[in-house]
Amino acid sequence: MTNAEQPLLSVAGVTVRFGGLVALSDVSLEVAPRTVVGVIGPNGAGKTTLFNVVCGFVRPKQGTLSWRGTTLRNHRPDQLANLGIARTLQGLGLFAGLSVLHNVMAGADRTAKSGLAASVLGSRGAARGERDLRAKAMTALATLGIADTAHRYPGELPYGVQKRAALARALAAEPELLLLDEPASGLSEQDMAELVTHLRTLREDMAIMLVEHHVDLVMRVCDRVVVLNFGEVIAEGDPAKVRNDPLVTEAYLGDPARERDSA
Ligand SMILES: Nc1ncnc2c1ncn2[C@@H]1O[C@H](COP(=O)(O)OP(=O)(O)OP(=O)(O)O)[C@@H](O)[C@H]1O
Repeated sequence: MTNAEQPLLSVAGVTVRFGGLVALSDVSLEVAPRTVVGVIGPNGAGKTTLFNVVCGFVRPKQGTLSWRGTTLRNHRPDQLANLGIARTLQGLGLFAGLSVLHNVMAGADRTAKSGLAASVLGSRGAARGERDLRAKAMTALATLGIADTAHRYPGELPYGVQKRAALARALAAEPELLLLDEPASGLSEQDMAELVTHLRTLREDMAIMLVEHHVDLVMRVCDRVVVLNFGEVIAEGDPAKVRNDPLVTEAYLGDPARERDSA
């Protein structure tokens, strides 16, 4: 296998138990560079648990995670940025008292000389670090079409724009892998259509793994789709293959998420 083909992220045989409940059972998946992988499944299927395992919030009982071929042992969420992984969570997590620009700058400091480093470097180094951060943050905002909100405060903006600011904050770290937990939740149809366009653009520069209730969005943007049901992978492949899989149809029958999706 050449380096170009090596997956960035590998999840192999991951099992998670909460007491007697098996939330994930022998789950494996890979995310290759510049591909979008979607994880779907009915309510309680294990999507959030899988996301939390990848982020380091939940430790698997069995199985391994690898990043660029190296096993991750007991990694923590605060180590993701240094690996080149950024994430957005279900909540927005924006600081209400900071402008959108400063919120996004807070996400960019993996790559810039800021904070403690800046104070060690002295004021010229700090100024340069600050300029770098600001430039990265403005680039991320412009990529998502919201550069004009840089000096506004999150609370002044519609939910869809706040959600984009949260995504910009993850992008400002210039990740190789972007992890998105329910990026479409709470978005209008218009916002969702724009999200599809943005994800397709981002895919030119990074890999994306997203966990999402909106099956339609996943089918539109993902190269590969992994379907969980009761903690097990019941289908995997490109969207056309997964869409026509009878096991997937069966798993979704009567699931409220499906009805929300098609509403
Ligand atoms: N911390 C926990 N303690 C106990 N059980 C948990 C915990 N977290 C999740 N579970 C259980 O594990 C199973 C998988 O939950 P998970 O939240 O990962 O599913 P999901 O696919 O994200 O669901 P939803 O679509 O409803 O968000 C569910 O049965 C859930 O009740």
